Order: sequence, then structure tokens, then C-alpha cells
Amino acid sequence: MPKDITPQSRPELASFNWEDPFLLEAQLEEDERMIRDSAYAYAQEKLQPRVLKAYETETTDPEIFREMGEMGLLGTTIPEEYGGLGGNYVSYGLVAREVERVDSGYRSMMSVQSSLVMYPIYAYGTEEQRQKYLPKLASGEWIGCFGLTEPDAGSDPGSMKTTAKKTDGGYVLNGSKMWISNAPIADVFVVWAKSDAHDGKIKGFVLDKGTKGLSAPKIENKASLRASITGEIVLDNVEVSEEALLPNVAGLKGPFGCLNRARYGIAWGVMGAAEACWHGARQYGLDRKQFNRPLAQTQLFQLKLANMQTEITLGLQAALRVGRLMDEANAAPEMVSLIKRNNCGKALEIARHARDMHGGNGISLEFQVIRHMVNLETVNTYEGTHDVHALILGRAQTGLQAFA
Ligand SMILES: Cc1cc2nc3c(=O)[nH]c(=O)nc-3n(C[C@H](O)[C@H](O)[C@H](O)COP(=O)(O)OP(=O)(O)OC[C@H]3O[C@@H](n4cnc5c(N)ncnc54)[C@H](O)[C@@H]3O)c2cc1C
Repeated sequence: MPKDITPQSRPELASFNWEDPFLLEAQLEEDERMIRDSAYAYAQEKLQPRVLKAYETETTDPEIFREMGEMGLLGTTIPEEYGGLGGNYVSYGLVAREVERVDSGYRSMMSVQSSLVMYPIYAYGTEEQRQKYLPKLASGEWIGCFGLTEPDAGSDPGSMKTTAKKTDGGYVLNGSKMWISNAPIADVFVVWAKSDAHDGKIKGFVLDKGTKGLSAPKIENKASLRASITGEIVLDNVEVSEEALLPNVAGLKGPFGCLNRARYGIAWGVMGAAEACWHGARQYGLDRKQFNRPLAQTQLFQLKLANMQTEITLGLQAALRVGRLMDEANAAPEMVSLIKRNNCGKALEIARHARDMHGGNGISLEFQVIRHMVNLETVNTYEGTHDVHALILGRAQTGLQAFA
């Protein structure tokens, strides 16, 4: 052997694991794997058997929140003293991936509860608000929703019309919110409104179900995310006391602080849905014969499988990297935009290909892929659309704001 070639400069190559090409599994800590395994078991044993019926009948079983709470899947990153799991952001992402492997709707229910309701109460609330709400939200006894979007304010939440006017000892809220996950079955409503007592800045309020003037009608006939209930929130002279205000944040920073955490979880979650489509398409191609050979033995089929494997591997690795940076407090919101946008777009493309690879069977709900496909249309749109995240990334590299 020439002197300059040592075993280190010419390492042996390992065998390839097609399901986990970059050995993501080996990059996880033991406690992260444990949380992931229990999420996987719950999702496969309890959610998978009921998703088809829930989707067909467009019904959401509130019991799922209780079950998730019992499994420790709500408030993964919230400290244990408030009923959370006290886990890290990588664990949160792993849970999202397992739940969304079954259905994006179930992951949406969970993300809203954890990142959009528990997180703001924890981060922006008073100690009394934390004590009152977090343990019951963590156990799933209470269901939460997050009202930011309005009929005329979606991608541009700064143009919201909902107002909070100061009264003696509290506020009166007026306005309406649109497309709010969990709202019709919610016990706790985190609502964002422009407050005259805070120079017209956006402030968060926590409202309880049953408050006079507060209602949440269901939005019927969704073609996507049918296992996750969605509604409006109508605020008709809703009077609340000072205790309803989340005092520790003002402006869009409040809702965006929550959204960044939820978007990070989505970047993991959609990879779970994409994996389900990839594995389904692979199996279908192995089982189904045309022209006297398995579909999986054709070049075009294999090209599509290779593309799916590549994008999922890269997407998961990117999500893990951002998760580690979040856990070190070194993640920027733009990183989250990058992975939310890329992973949603890629997952949607993978689901569309998987649907096509299933041929006619691909349009049957029995084969799952079309459900994932139409669900991912929503996930690509909510929590910042694919294009709006491009504008965030464009602004970061040009210094030029292209939104308006
Ligand atoms: C099933 C479901 C559940 C949801 N759950 C919640 C929830 O729990 N809480 C909540 O607050 N919201 C929720 N949403 C709302 C969601 O976040 C919004 O739908 C989303 O932010 C987009 O807003 P919009 O629908 O008003 O679309 P618009 O903002 O009107 O966008 C329409 C199109 O225009 C594009 N566009 C917008 N602005 C620009 C621009 N400046 N330049 C170029 N293109 C632009 C968008 O990319 C998009 O393609 C949910 C939505 C759905 C469908």
C-alpha cells in the first residue's frame, strides 16, 4: 500500500438502509427515540384504525385530545410543572412526524394545542394563567384554538379588524376569525385583537368557552383536512376582565412567536405524511404487475421512488438540524420558513406522484394516498403559504420587502 493511503483516508463503505439513507435514527438520543416510539405506537394503534371513518364523515372525536394527553403528546416542550413533557424540540418534531404519518388533520389538532395555545399561555401569560390553563390543556381535558386569521386578513394578519376596547376592569372584543382549527369544540380560545389601550397594537387574549357573545360555528364541507374540525370565531361584544389579557407580548411578534414553533413541527410532520405515501407507492409497485412484471421493475417507477427517497431524506435531515438549533436557542425564523416551505412543497409533490403511481386505486380512500394529498394542500397553505415563505426568504437575502 502506498504510504499516503491509510485506512482513514480510504474508509470502508457501509451497507445502505433504503428506509433511512442518512441514518437519522442514529442521530437521535435515547429519550427522543422513546418519545417517538410511543407516538408511533399510539398513532398506529389508535389513530390509524379510525381515520378513514373520521375523514369520510368529516367528524372529529374530542376524545383524541384526552388520549394524546395521556400519552404525553400535548405540550411536549412545556415544563413538567405545568403538566407538559419537558422535552426538547427534536422530540416535538418526531411526535409530529408520527401523528402526521396517519393524517395531517390529527397533527393539526395536536400542533394547535401545543404550539398555538399552550405555548403563548406559557410564554406570554401570567403565572395565574399558566396554572389555570396549562395542566388541563396538557391532559387534553380542555381543547384549545388559536384565532389569528380573519375573512379579510390571511397572509397579512397586520390588517386584522378585530378590536379590543378598554372598559372599566377589562376589555370588550369585537370581530370575527376564519378557518380556525379546533374552534367549534374548543374550551379555550387564544384570540388576537388590536387593542386601543396598547396604541392599537395586536394583543393576545385567552377566552373561555361560554363567555357571552363568543361563538364558533363549524365550517362544513371541507375537501381537505376533514378529520380536523375547523370553524369561525365570532366575537360580538365579548366582555372579558383584565385577567384575559396575555400581558407579556405586543404586536405581531406574539402570534409569530407561536407560529414559528408550529411551523417547525409542520416541517417534520409533512415528512411523516410523505413517508406514508412513499412506502405505500413502493409496496403498490412491488405488488402490482403490468406487462408481466411488477410496476416497481420499471424505470419510471423507480425514478419516482428515488426522488421521493431523496427529498424525504434531505427534508428530515434539515428538520433535525433546525430542531437541534432550536434546542440550542440558535434557530432563526427564516430557517423555519425554509424548512416549512420546502418540506410542505416536497411532501405535496410526493403525495401527488404516489397517487398517480397507484393508478385508479389511487383515487380510493382505502389506499390513503389521496387523503394525504388533499390534506397537504391545506398544510402547504396554512401557517404561511408556500409563496409567503418565499417572500420571507427573499427579504432576508435582498433586504427588500416584497409583500406589499
Ligand atoms: C383547514 C385550515 C385550518 C386553519 N387553521 C387556522 C388556525 O387554527 N388559526 C388561524 O389563525 N388560521 C388558520 N388557518 C388559516 C390559514 O393560516 C390561512 O388560510 C393562510 O394564512 C392563508 O391566508 P388566506 O387563506 O387568507 O389566503 P391569502 O392570504 O388571501 O392568499 C391567497 C394566495 O395569495 C398569495 N399571496 C398572499 N399575499 C401575497 C403577496 N404579498 N405576494 C404574492 N402572493 C401573495 C398566497 O400565497 C396564496 O397563494 C387555517 C386554514 C385552513 C385552510
